[in-house]
Amino acid sequence: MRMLLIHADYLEYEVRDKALKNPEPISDEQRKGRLDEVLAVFISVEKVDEANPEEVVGKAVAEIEDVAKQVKAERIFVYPFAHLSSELAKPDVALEVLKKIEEKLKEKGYEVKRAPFGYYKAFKLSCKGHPLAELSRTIVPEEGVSK
Ligand SMILES: Nc1ncnc2c1ncn2[C@@H]1O[C@H](CO)[C@@H](NC(=O)[C@@H](N)CO)[C@H]1O
Repeated sequence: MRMLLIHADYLEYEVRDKALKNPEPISDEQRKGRLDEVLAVFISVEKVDEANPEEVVGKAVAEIEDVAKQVKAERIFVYPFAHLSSELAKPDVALEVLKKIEEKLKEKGYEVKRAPFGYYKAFKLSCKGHPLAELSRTIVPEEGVSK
């Protein structure tokens, strides 16, 4: 899994066209979204993650929480982003992983939004520009560790 983490004044998106034949079903309300004072996390779920999705969810949540604490962000935007890797996981696995990350971050008390999966989206992002405002993380399941 590849993550790009941007500490931002805001992130807003608007759904445009389908980018998959069967994108995630969404309500009219989900066609637009915005969070202010947010840690935006752009995530590419990778093929290697299919070996142990639960493990990479746990590691991703730990990394995201670590950065959120460092930048003192209480809001997190989980953003599916297929452009950080050339070895993408299948969409059904990727969506489940992203939903689990959203769920676990909410359980930890963060205000979380997740951008819709399987669409082209217009977005605006205002990066804060401080030294920890732009970070990336790579997460892989342990080699050969049986579940
Ligand atoms: N392995 C994966 N990891 C993360 N996102 C993934 C994915 N496989 C499919 N998607 C979603 O489907 C759209 C088309 O690839 C993706 N759309 C995007 O990445 C938008 N920024 C438009 O390009 C994304 O919503």
